[in-house]
Amino acid sequence: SFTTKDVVLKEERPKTLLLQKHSDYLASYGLNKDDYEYCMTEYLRMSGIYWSLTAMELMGQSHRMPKEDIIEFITSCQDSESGGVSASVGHDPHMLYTLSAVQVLAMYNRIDAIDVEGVVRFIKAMQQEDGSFFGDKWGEVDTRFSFCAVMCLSLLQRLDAIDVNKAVDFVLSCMNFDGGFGSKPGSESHAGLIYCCVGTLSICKRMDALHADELAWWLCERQLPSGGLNGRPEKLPDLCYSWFTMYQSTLTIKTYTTQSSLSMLNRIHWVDKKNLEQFILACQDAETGGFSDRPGDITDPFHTLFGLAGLSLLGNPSIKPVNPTYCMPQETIDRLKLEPQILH
Ligand SMILES: COc1ccc(S(=O)(=O)N2Cc3cc(C#N)ccc3N(Cc3cncn3C)C[C@H]2Cc2ccccc2)cc1
Ligand SMILES: [Zn+2]
Repeated sequence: SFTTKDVVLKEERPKTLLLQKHSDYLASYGLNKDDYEYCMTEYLRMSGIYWSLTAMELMGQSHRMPKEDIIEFITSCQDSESGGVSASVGHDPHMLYTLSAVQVLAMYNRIDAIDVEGVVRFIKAMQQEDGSFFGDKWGEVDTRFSFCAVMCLSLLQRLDAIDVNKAVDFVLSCMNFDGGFGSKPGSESHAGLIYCCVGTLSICKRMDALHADELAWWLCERQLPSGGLNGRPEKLPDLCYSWFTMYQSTLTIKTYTTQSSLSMLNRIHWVDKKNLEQFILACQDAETGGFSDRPGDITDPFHTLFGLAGLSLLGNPSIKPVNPTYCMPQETIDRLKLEPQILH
């Protein structure tokens, strides 16, 4: 018989937002340096700082983060020769961590703390003839790195440094018949990569190229009875996919409501916001604080950010507005005068 994999939300699940628990969880994360979790995630330390700081900013708790230590750590991770930034001291520079570093410094309004020309040089050097981007010197191509490149350069007001048209052409060459996107041309559609590709088009102001209806339809089908969203058909729901998928629906829904063409909304059965909100709240851990990928799992900074950002997109008033394209506080994006495009 056909069974849709899903989770069952327990009666005793958290039904309210445990803000203080999350603030305490992130403030103490990474304090005990010999903690197993902390050591195992050294390879993504720079991103962990971005996830934690952004989550704290959204909760209005960023004063609890060690600002000067973080800025000093970032400058010690920039490679003077390539200009790129690594996840931790002594690791290889990579697009993922160069972006995380610039996002953190942008929130702190301390872009001056690094060699901006070096970062621009690193990203420019990663672009290939077909417009795609390597993640680092080992040459892996992935649309995630296209998103890193355009997001990072736009935060530095330096999109002029790359061939934007070729970057867009490569992303569009990864669009599938279902309106979705994969990591390379011909790769299967995946919610996380759709987020990266739609975000790239949003920053490059090329949302006209999207097949919005097929995409909106594919995204709607990601929601399961539990209210959670999955990343691909037949997969279990996962909190971070709520963000990746809802991001597009926010873009789409914004357009429809902006054009006040509510009639268009009737053309698509929309993600049930109430059910989605209860799934996100159920992913909180009332003991440790933080959010996990699914109710009952171990919490981590990555899912904590996307849980809070998702609730912010759903209009939760106790969380600051988040920009869906950059996954950063809207006030930072406003200060930088950035205007990522929404669907038209
Ligand atoms: C489970 O051990 C892991 C596995 C992978 C990674 S990762 O490659 O760095 N990364 C970021 C990530 C960070 C954390 C945290 N803290 C946890 C998970 C997670 N995943 C894995 C995941 C998420 N949902 C379910 N799964 C299994 C996504 C992945 C890829 C990604 C990177 C940046 C932006 C979006 C997506 C880190 C830890
Ligand atoms: Zn996840």
